[in-house]
Amino acid sequence: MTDRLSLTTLANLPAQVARPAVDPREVGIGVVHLGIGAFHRAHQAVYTEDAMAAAGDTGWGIHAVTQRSPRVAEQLAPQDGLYGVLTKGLAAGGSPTADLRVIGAVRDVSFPGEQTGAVLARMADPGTHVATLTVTEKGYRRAGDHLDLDDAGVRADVQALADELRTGRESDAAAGSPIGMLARGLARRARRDATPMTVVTCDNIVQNGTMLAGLVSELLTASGADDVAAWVARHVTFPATMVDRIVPATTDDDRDDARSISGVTDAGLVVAEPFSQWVVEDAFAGPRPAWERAGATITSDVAPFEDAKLRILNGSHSYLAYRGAVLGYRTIAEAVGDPRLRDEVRALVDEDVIPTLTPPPGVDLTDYRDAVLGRFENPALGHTTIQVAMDGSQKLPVRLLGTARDRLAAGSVPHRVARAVAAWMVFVARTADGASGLALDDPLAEQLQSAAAGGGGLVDGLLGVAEVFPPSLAEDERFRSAVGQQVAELTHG
Ligand SMILES: NC(=O)c1ccc[n+]([C@@H]2O[C@H](COP(=O)([O-])OP(=O)(O)OC[C@H]3O[C@@H](n4cnc5c(N)ncnc54)[C@H](O)[C@@H]3O)[C@@H](O)[C@H]2O)c1
Ligand SMILES: O=P(O)(O)OC[C@@H](O)[C@@H](O)[C@H](O)[C@H](O)CO
Repeated sequence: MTDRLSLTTLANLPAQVARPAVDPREVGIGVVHLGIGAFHRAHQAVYTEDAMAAAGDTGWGIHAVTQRSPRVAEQLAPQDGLYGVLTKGLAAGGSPTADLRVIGAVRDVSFPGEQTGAVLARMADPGTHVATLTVTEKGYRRAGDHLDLDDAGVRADVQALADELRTGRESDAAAGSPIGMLARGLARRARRDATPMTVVTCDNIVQNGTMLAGLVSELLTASGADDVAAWVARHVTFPATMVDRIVPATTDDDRDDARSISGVTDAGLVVAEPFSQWVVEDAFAGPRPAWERAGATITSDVAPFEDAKLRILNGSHSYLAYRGAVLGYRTIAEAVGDPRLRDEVRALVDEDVIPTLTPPPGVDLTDYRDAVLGRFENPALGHTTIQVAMDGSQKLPVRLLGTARDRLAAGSVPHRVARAVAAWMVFVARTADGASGLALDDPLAEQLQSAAAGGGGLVDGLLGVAEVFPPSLAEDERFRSAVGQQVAELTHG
């Protein structure tokens, strides 16, 4: 039995393990993060730690919040919040590299089920200036472009806030949703010091800042907290962001690899590729970590970066995931290694995606495409097709359907996007077939499977799911027939 990573064992780690860039004991908390999954630990937490080190300002430690389970809190508590980031890459000759670094920026972790009060207090604390989020696409609990006020968790948060207003007493009832936690924290902040705050969503969603501001406002209005909504509109900003680093779910093999380097057990380990990028809109309500000192780009216009990333990288990722999973490829690296799939992805990007994009400053989009495909080839990451395929109902609109809409508006039939949508449909159909071994992990799984198996056929059935396909797209004959043709090719071709 090896020792566990902690502040005590940190000093004894071998020299090749990089220590936290700042002394965790000296770090104060300035950030609340909702949704401490793998990505936050390998991305924003790393930028934040590096920013503290570069600026000599240790006030930006993170109070992180798990969402659906206490697992990450339980993993990090015995480790004093420390965890490793194992960066897996390839050396020039193609041999695998693995660099281990310990991060100390996460100073507290709470599970809302039991510690909502502590999180709300942190959000109201005038020493907290920034909240960040990575709660996945489905975590925003949207119905179309709006907050799903029928969602049970959202309803519980609306009720808790309405009760506070009615009784004048603060409620620490367990938060039912990330938006509810955020809105209730902002309401408490508005009532106390009313210090401005910046809320940065780091999920892969189009115009993510504007989207989040809208959802928070809707929750406040539904609770009757119009005064808080007005305060938020004046004193809280929601910058748009583009986030990029491939961070697969950690496996036991990864934990073994890290243990063989460090000699200690790390239950909170995350694995990532060497590449990392963060573009944040320059729209801060108050103080913030000097993220640009850690390599982030702070800019007035995130949209070109965001569109290019979501449509080229994430669109291609989803394509490889659906096609690859159905063809029996376990990982994205295996799928992109199939010359046929690689050509199909290049055609998707060249023929349909790039014509819809404005290149970000200094970026050549075909170079970007090649760099992305090169990153997908990294065999050491083990990013599974089934993980990327998860939640297609939430991802398609972000990654593929915007491209389809823009191509149709320009008078072109997006055959390549139609093929990607068809690949998803065939994947959904295959998951209903017990023999395929594929499972559908999607918040709309039941609805999708019954639509796919309905009398109208796979294409009409799934195009009829309005939560995924807006009527303007679903009823476009050019798109319908292109998707139908591609489903036929993928099924019988
Ligand atoms: N992993 C990556 O490569 C990567 C890269 C860029 C962006 N992102 C963004 O980060 C998100 C999270 O990725 P991750 O790798 O950390 O995933 P993860 O599964 O490790 O963590 C997801 C987090 O979201 C929470 N969550 C999931 N479903 C929820 C729901 N319905 N309601 C509330 N909370 C919910 C989980 O509890 C967890 O805290 C992605 O969905 C994406 O938007 C990830
Ligand atoms: O994390 P998800 O499930 O939203 O999407 C899976 C991947 O496409 C995604 O995480 C990419 O790895 C990431 O967006 C790269 O920056």
